[in-house]
Amino acid sequence: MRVKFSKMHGLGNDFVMLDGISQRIRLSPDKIRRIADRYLGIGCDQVLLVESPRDPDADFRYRIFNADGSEVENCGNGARCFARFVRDRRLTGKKRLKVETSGGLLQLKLMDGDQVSVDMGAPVLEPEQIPFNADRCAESYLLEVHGETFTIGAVSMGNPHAVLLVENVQEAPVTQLGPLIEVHPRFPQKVNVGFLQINSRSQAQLRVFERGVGETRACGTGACAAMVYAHQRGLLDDQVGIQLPGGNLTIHWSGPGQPVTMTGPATTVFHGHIIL
Ligand SMILES: N[C@H](CCC[C@H](N)C(=O)O)C(=O)O
Repeated sequence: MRVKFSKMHGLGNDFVMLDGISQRIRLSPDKIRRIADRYLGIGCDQVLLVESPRDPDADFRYRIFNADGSEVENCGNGARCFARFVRDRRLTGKKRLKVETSGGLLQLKLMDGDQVSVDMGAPVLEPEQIPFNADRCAESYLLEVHGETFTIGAVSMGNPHAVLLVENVQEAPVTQLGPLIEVHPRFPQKVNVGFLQINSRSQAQLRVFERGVGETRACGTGACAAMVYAHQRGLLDDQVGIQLPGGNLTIHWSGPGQPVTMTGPATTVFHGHIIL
């Protein structure tokens, strides 16, 4: 099967975008892994498949697959690239879009230049909905990892995130600790792991070891989850700049029950065909 694709990224978190509306596309975990393979395929962190919506309120549905072939609930950087992709492929003329994901309905706004703003919905803090095994809902939790105890936040943005505060994000044990927490038994669906260095009440730096991928250059849902955790602890204001290795996201959240808004770029790199 010969399939058209677009290669895109959000701050270096890179994607293969597939239009499953104009093309008949059948994916499997093996096909996803091959597309994502940086030697045997195109290479990407996630594969994003655009489909017609099931929800009558939505303009589109988009499905998110990590490089390991797993299908997941949400992808912040991917949502911005999705909006740019459907607009550039003339699948819509709208600047405001509602898109259905398995993690819920997102509202997107295409802005001037390469910027896209996404209403990511309200964060979920109830442990069993994250899911995270804990006796009760708390601002932070103690997590034992191979005999060492860490303080973490646990937040879902449709997908699960653990967040650790660090003094120096450049020196954080992302590659050592990230994979251990990713598969920690208290996270029954595994977890994305964020390392957050707070520089002021309106600026922080973040690195993320992503579930199903490894460390990425940026993670949109990770930036939202990290901001929510630090905001809950009274460490960040309602509007912050989160600096990731690939660039900066602006996150806004005014408190429990309110939606998190994320604004950042979406970049198209090239178009092509792949034989699946
Ligand atoms: N690895 C994530 C999905 C992609 C999230 C990230 N790329 C983003 O921009 O939010 C997970 O397994 O939940």
